[in-house]
Amino acid sequence: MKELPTSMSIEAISDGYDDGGRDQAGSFVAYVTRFKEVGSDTLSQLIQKLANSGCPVNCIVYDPFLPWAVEVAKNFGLISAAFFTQNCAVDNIYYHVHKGVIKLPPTQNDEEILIPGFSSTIETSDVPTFVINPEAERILEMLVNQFSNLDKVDWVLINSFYELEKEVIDWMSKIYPIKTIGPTIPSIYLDKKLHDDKEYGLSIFKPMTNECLNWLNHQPISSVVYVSFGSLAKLEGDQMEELAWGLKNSNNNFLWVVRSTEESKLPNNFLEELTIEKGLVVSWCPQLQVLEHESIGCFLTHCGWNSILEAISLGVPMVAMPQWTDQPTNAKFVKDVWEIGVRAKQDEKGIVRREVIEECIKLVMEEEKGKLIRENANKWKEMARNAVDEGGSSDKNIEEFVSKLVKCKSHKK
Ligand SMILES: O=c1ccn([C@@H]2O[C@H](COP(=O)(O)OP(=O)(O)O[C@H]3O[C@H](CO)[C@@H](O)[C@H](O)[C@H]3O)[C@@H](O)[C@H]2O)c(=O)[nH]1
Repeated sequence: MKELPTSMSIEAISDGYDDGGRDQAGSFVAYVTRFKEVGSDTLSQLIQKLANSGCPVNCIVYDPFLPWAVEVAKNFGLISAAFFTQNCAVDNIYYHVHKGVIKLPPTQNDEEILIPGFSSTIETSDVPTFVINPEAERILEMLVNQFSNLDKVDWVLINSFYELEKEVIDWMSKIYPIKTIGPTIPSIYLDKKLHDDKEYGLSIFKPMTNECLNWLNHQPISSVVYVSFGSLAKLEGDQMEELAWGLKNSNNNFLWVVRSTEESKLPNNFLEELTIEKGLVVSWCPQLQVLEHESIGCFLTHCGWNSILEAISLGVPMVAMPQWTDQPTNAKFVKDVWEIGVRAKQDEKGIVRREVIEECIKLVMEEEKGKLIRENANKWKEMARNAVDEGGSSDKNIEEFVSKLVKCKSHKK
């Protein structure tokens, strides 16, 4: 195999608020409008600069939150590819909001909605929260606008894999040139073809790697509950308290990521009374290394899409505790479609109680049903690996994408 470059160059474009930051915009609409204007200009300048430097661009892969990037690509005659970082099921729901097929907001009376692309109805509590919550109008607008000019793109890349979402991918592929290319996690955790590809190469917070791995090395096989709510979710104080006691009462050892901004919500004396044998609370961890560790028995997760793909790739069963955005939909698939986890249900006040958390953890870690979930998790792990391995569905899609770029490059010469 030809040696691949071990690094890539990064260049910046401007959102129009380089000096004062986004807060200067005053409103979300003002921010998005200026970003479109200045972003398009600065991206065009960058393309020009790279062309002059002898290293011309031939394709723009863009986040569909910035749909104007397609126009820039078209102006320069470049290939454009929208890269969706959420799964196809979630994208399909936003597509149908965009098309007006899902009427907003679905009311309590519409307990179940039938969405084209899904074989069965989906409960309103399973659709992304921005679709349900009328106060999130602006965010929903941005999510729905991902489709505003998607008919102009050459490719739609999705961080998922065909086998995982066959039905909805087949359905959406009739509308858009969809290529699933995931899971986009470092090779060493999947097909192991690229030995240097061990990490994403960036981390939002500093991971407490030694503390975590040393602690995990002292735990029995499949005995630890790993708990994380990703980089954004903020739990209510009550929820944090219920989670803390649920974990403690489950009698399983746990590794819990509590970001420093969340730490003050832990119950009084929780950290002081926690013995190191029982649990470790850290502000951030090397999640892939943790999920890969043989001591991990299950992952209590907020169901962010990256966390789910990582858990699938490493065969870790889940307790789903979705908070907002796409997470309820992801949780629905984890429990009912892929059958690789259970869902900890909220009560009427929106809180998951300690008894529920304890029960879910015990179910996955100790009960007969947990064994089945574990078997399914291993099955999906295999499928994820096959998808990115040579000749697998994602591998073929990437090959096809790259071969078109190469063709386009030789054409231009
Ligand atoms: O201690 C930790 C905790 C997390 N991670 C990593 O952080 C990422 C977290 O990503 P994700 O699980 O997707 O959660 P969020 O950071 O919350 O992601 C946001 O973006 C996702 C993709 O659009 C959505 O699916 C989520 O709902 C949304 O909250 C993953 O790669 C983890 O490996 C660590 O490295 N260390």
